[in-house]
Amino acid sequence: MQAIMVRELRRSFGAREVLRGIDLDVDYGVIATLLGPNGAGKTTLIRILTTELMPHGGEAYVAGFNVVNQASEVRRRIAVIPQDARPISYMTPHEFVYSYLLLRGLPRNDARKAARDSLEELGLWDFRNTPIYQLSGGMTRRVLVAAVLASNAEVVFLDEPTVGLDAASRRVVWNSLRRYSDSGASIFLTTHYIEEAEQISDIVFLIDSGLIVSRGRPSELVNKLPGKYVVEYPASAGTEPCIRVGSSCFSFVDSLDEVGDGAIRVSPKSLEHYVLVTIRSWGEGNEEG
Ligand SMILES: Nc1ncnc2c1ncn2[C@@H]1O[C@H](COP(=O)(O)OP(=O)(O)OP(=O)(O)O)[C@@H](O)[C@H]1O
Repeated sequence: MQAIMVRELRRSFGAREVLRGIDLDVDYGVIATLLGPNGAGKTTLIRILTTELMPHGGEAYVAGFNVVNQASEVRRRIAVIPQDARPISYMTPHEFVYSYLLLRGLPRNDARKAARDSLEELGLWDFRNTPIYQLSGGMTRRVLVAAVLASNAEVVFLDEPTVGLDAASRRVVWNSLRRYSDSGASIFLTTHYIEEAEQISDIVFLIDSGLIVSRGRPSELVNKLPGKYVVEYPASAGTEPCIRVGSSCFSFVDSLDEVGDGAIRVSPKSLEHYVLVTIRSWGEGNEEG
């Protein structure tokens, strides 16, 4: 059985079809990342998978249960951080995580231990008794991560879990996500940080205008690009062959001897280049694709 199985999933808002037939599978024990430009349909997909929104077509199963007609079974097995979620600000991190676990049905002693372990892991133990409204934005976000990762949910959904976190905090969260998935659970997250997706994902799904346009391990996707290096020129340079991405164009070369005059940047090829070449509208800074 898979942690997540989605077939031909569709959803519209008014006349606009936002999900146009999504297919994806996520195994247990992995971190899966949904990457895509603003408005691609990421949050809509997460809202359907977490039983918050009804699909208009197709099927989705989470932890083996149908998200429409077995929604309560799904809810029992998942933990979610929705986009823009905030913990209750007058509580302390300890009160928030502990009460979240009690609400999920953990016995008191288990909840106390899990809350402590998770707050320690996310670097929040020293602040456990500080009201959340006195914490920084990044620490507040980590309180939410501490709560869901203290749960024993089989599938965890995180809509942009690391927004606003500094580089060190982001790494703390990455390590916690990895530990959680290593225990056999699955993590399904969205992010705008392509470098983050490359670092932490076992599998990446690229979504554009409501369709999955590419999927694979980050290294597999990067290896679909030719050459070893990416040379970036101004779009006006007219260098051939060159793939236009926004105001730049990218040339893929095997050797630095091939770098022509006017190059603005040379770097090893990466997931970012794959994504920009695959979803050109991202490079245009185009919100709605
Ligand atoms: N409740 C709603 N009513 C009407 N339109 C909606 C609603 N929710 C989402 N949409 C539209 O559906 C499209 C996809 O939105 P969604 O939030 O899923 O995108 P996203 O990929 O998560 O974007 P972002 O990266 O900006 O968070 C957008 O055009 C959005 O305006």
